Amino acid sequence: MRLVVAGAAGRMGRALIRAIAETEGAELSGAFERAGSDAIGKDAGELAGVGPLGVAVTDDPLPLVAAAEGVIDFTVPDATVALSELAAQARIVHVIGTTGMSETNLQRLDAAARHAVVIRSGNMSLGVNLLAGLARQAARALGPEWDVEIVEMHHRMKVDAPSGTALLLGEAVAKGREVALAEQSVRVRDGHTGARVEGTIGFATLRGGTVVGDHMVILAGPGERVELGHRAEDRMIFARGAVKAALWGKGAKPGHYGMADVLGLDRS
Ligand SMILES: NC(=O)C1=CN([C@@H]2O[C@H](COP(=O)(O)OP(=O)(O)OC[C@H]3O[C@@H](n4cnc5c(N)ncnc54)[C@H](OP(=O)(O)O)[C@@H]3O)[C@@H](O)[C@H]2O)C=CC1
Ligand SMILES: O=C(O)C1=N[C@H](C(=O)O)C[C@H](O)C1
Repeated sequence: MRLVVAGAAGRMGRALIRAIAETEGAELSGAFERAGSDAIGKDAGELAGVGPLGVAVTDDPLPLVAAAEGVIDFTVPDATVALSELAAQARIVHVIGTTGMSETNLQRLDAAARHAVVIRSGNMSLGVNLLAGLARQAARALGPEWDVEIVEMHHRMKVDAPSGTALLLGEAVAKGREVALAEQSVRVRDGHTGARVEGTIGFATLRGGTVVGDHMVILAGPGERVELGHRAEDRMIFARGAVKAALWGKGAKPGHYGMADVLGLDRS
């Protein structure tokens, strides 16, 4: 499968180039970056530390997308939305790891998914997608009298909060309780907040150092706590998940999919 990497010089862009290089059936056909990036003109393989691949980084996605079967995109929301329109025109697979999307951004991705195979997830690792299923089951079994708090920690360079994974886990808890996350989430606490409101789903964000990504779902009941967690140790878990998603998407009909579809996990 001919794949293009968006944001090729980023932390995830480089991991994606490595993951494509090691995956049978996947081939790097193009790589691009933001206009003005120092990476323009460099060999994508050298940038990623796998040796020359004969693919120079450019700043124009259009010809790359036109000649590819899929594009893998871990960039920023505005770039992802613009790229989704190109992927829709070319009717190819668009794997999206970018987090921090607004409701308007998501509506534009839904529009693109009428023509492209869009596979989007706040976390492409097997472990987190398994954890989401466990969190959903625990929330369903324990009920709203058990308070749910979702705690995440990431490296100091992360720009969005709560993380895409924390929101994915919040959605899983909300699904288990059959409520809408938007109506129950408490994303910030400061000052005299009053007592906790039953049924709310709280989020806490920590940032520092080089932490790849830690997530904990805490269910706190009377006199006991259940803690379900995941620690990412290497970005390659996300990159390998994204390449797997692209290969899965090659045979799929246009639509907006998630990693549960790719991994064949129970969504009930
Ligand atoms: N779903 C998942 O499993 C995971 C998701 N993520 C998400 O992926 C995203 C990227 O993370 P990370 O790699 O750490 O971030 P980085 O900042 O390291 O990488 C993003 C890259 O995208 C580039 N970029 C910005 N605008 C454009 C554009 N218009 N066209 C092409 N490239 C562009 C940036 O260039 P420049 O720096 O020059 O602006 C940068 O090189 C984040 O939203 C993060 O939360 C991360 C890990 C896993
Ligand atoms: O920005 C990151 O680094 C990560 N972002 C994703 C998120 O927002 O959850 C996934 C992972 O935790 C790393």
